[in-house]
Amino acid sequence: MRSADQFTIANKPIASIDLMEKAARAFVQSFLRDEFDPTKSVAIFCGKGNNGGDGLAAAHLLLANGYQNIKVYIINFSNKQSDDFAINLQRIDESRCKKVFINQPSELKSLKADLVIDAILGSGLNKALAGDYEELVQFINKQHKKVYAVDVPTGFFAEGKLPEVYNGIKAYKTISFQRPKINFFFPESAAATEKFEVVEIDLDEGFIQKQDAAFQLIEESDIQNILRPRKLFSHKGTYGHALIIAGNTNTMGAALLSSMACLHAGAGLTTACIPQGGLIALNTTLPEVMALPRDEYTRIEDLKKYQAIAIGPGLGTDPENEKLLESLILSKQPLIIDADALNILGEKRDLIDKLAPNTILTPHIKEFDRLFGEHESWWDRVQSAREQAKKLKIIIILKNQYTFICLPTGKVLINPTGNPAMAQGGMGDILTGIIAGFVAQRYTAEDAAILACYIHGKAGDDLAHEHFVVTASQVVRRISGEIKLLIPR
Ligand SMILES: NC(=O)C1=CN([C@@H]2O[C@H](COP(=O)(O)OP(=O)(O)OC[C@H]3O[C@@H](n4cnc5c(N)ncnc54)[C@H](OP(=O)(O)O)[C@@H]3O)[C@@H](O)[C@H]2O)[C@@H](O)CC1
Ligand SMILES: Nc1ncnc2c1ncn2[C@@H]1O[C@H](COP(=O)(O)OP(=O)(O)O)[C@@H](O)[C@H]1O
Repeated sequence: MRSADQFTIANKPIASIDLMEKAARAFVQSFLRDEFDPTKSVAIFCGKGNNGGDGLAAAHLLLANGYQNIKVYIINFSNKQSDDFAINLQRIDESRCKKVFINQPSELKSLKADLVIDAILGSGLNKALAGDYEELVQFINKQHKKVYAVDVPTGFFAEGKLPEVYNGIKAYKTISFQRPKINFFFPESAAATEKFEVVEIDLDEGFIQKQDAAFQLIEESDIQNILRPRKLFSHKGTYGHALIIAGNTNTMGAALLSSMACLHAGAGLTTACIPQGGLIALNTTLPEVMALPRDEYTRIEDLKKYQAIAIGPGLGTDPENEKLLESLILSKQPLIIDADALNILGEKRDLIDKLAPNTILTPHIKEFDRLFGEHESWWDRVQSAREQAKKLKIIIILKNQYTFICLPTGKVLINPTGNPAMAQGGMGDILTGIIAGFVAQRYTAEDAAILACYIHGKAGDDLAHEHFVVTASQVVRRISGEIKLLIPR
């Protein structure tokens, strides 16, 4: 983003001060959508870099929008200041805005404002907060005001490993410029901001698009570009045969859910490889699904019959399942590996190196750490997932509120859909089934992963508008409808 900023200034006829004005305008527009009440008092804390410059320009714009009670606190802990900060300071001097210089945090005794805008430090943060800055931030946090952060909450690193204990501003909302900062997608960001919004400031999009960004956010248009309609004169054979190896005595539900998800994602045929004891449950609840009874001697002989093979949901880690997984891996067939099959891999790590290219692993945080070792932070975990996906030429879907799809190329795609109403058992089982459904339809492993994560989360988001919690069964029933809405007409 920083290089995009400089490119825009150098190549478009726009001065950096005008870019700052655009940023402040975009910030204020978003702020006003949430808080349009000019009778409210607003305290704006400004550092002396460009983040502070944005804060000063925002003060100006709020005055212009009728806010009478604005007070700017200039944080004067350093002698350095940016040029654009200086220009905006002069503008503030010439306006009727109240301002005060804070030379030490102890000068602040109380804060009466209704709302706070944090423009102390932004993406220029280059070390953890300490000393006066830390004291100031603690003072602001203790006031328990609703804080809007400009671009990045003060003290929050936009990228790189986040410290275990966060000591920066605790914002209600962060209004960030042009692109979300990568660290917003990690659970650690919850300590820094309850939510974030990205606003356009007209940086040179062409340049940004050309950047070889390691992280990319999946957008609805990507899904529309990938999805294909059902073909005229097609039949069940056109859409592939998926095999779901799942379920055990007490976990038949996992097999049913993933098989049902595979059906609803559009596989032509679905076979569930389940224990004998689950046959009645399968035949009564999912008549469309065929059964391949599993016992301790099961070997899947005719692998080529299946375009997609998923293994793991509710499988159990008994020795016979270990043998089954091992035989599948040694067959060099790309698989979709989830849940207990990942736990088996975590115990028999020598198998990891034998995975066929384009295999898809779908671990949640614990399964991931069992496979690849404990990680202190999400930044480290995602870096390891990237390295492993590249080294093993596989796809790792690291699941969380934002799921990271790590590709063999080293690129990481971030899935923006999904929400906490989906935090319930069975949700991962259906993701596996959806992936298998798309792989069966001959989407590439990469495309199947992207489609499945996005559509799974989107179905959950739509349901969450009306429900406090959404169950895996509800999400499954919504999948086909979501595909229909997303598919180009
Ligand atoms: N890029 C874009 O797209 C656009 C960006 N824009 C805006 O610019 C903002 C970035 O501005 P920026 O580069 O001036 O950095 P900023 O965050 O104001 O701080 C700089 C100062 O902080 C200091 N400092 C650092 N860490 C510290 C610490 N722990 N404790 C104490 N001091 C610390 C550091 O001092 P140093 O350590 O280098 O001496 C430096 O002097 C960005 O967030 C956005 O709001 C928009 O206007 C337009 C489009
Ligand atoms: N807070 C959340 N926001 C978005 N998605 C979520 C959230 N909680 C869970 N999910 C999704 O639900 C699934 C949970 O997977 P997993 O933990 O393997 O579930 P299970 O093993 O119970 O089937 C993942 O796809 C995850 O992204």
